[in-house]
Amino acid sequence: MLGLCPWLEPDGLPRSLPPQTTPWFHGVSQLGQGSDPRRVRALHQDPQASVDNPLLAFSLIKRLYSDWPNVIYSEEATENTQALHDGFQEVEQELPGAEDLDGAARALMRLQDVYGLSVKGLVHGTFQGTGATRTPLYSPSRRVGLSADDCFHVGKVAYDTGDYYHSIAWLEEAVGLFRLSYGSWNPEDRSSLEDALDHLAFSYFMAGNVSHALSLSREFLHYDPSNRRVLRNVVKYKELLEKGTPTRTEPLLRPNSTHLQSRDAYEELCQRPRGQSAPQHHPHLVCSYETNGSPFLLLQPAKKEMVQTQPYVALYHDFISDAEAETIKGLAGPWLQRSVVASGEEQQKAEYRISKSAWLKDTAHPVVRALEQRIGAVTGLDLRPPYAEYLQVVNYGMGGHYEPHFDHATSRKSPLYRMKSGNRIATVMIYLSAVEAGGSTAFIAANFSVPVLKNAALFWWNLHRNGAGASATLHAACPVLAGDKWVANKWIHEYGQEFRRPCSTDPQE
Ligand SMILES: O=C(O)CCC(=O)C(=O)O
Ligand SMILES: [Fe+2]
Repeated sequence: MLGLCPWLEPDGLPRSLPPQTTPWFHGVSQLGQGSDPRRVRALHQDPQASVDNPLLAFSLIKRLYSDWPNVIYSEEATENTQALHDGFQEVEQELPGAEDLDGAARALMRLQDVYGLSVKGLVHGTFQGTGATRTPLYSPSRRVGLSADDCFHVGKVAYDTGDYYHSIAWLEEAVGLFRLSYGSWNPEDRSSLEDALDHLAFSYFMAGNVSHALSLSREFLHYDPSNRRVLRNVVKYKELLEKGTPTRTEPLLRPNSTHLQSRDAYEELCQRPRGQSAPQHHPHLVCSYETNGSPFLLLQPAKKEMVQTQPYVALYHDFISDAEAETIKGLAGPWLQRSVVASGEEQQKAEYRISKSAWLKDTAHPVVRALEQRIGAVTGLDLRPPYAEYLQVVNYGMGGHYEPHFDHATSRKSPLYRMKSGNRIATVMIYLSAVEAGGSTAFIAANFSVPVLKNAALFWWNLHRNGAGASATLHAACPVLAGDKWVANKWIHEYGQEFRRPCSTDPQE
């Protein structure tokens, strides 16, 4: 029979077609002739001609009426969706969760605060300070901005904790961007202009700016006129304004963080440019090669730079090699867990210390053992158990920080005393990585900061010779503005050092 091939079904599909192997994701062009991209492009080349030419018009109408539904409701499409779901389920456990996303939003607000960054600048992908200098603190090689939905999410995290200072700043940006793109649909978005207006209006109301809350609620009703809750709010706001309730127009103050009494000094130190972070030149601040009477340092003396005398802080340049740093990071990697802080007799997670850490014994690898030996040689202190803690490797990600704290215990109940070797007499902290911006170690009470210097080790005494805590050692890890910061801490205890750092009754020493 002319024109009817015996191996074709009436629907035009070959009867003996082999079963399709299901790749993880089919391209649309594999879903049948109707969706061949070249054919589709040809149909649209000249829109006028497509309608004028009856053959093209027919093809177009057919494609829109029956080809697309065929593709969408085809078995392949269902298989694709199934494969997509299965693939997602396989990796879901590894993907960031809600806690990570909220943590990232809080990190952005922390960077905004500590580095005095303009929210508008961040949204446009720049890291511009709002302070006097206005020089960017970081200039990424590729500028990436945030979407309206991104800004909404950050604002919502602040809103949910009653922090209207931040929610207003971020939701203003969300509203602005949503207004610009109104009507264009972005499949990734979970929020809308209405959501942003709704939350921003309420934030303004809570901040005491009733008239702004009213105008935003009216704008909301323009898009969703029958929303009863917002209708009620509008009535309430109008009543308040008619009653002459004063409307506050000045911006809200930043909420107070309970842990930070010296916030301004801390932030100023974090923002200080690299060159200005060290204290003024002082005759006692010198560089020297040190062998410390140790055979380990004879061939390669330590390169010591005195950073400060009160408190005593020294920086040892090139303390470890790149290869050693990589080995230590690699050993710690699989064991990293969210860092904890001492709270009474317990250890717990805290918003003021955001990092991951792991402990490495010197038996873990010859590199760890060699490092401990070097620390012993340079400090002249006894690190044998229980006189020192294991090596703590710390990794700070985006916005990771450790707000001002002492390394030594300030209460007899501290878990640090469980080692029964006294308090932490000294800290040796090694920078295992560089960072692109931020992340300095700030000594708040002593008014100086040390920028991250890869492979260098920072040493300081936490206790005076009489055993009292040195309040001048109050220090912090400034938030990482860009990059990935790694440090290793070695905390050395009082016991075992009696003849190496003899006591004194002079409270200054
Ligand atoms: O990472 C830093 O710069 C400081 C870290 C610190 O102070 C600590 O881990 O106790
Ligand atoms: Fe510390």
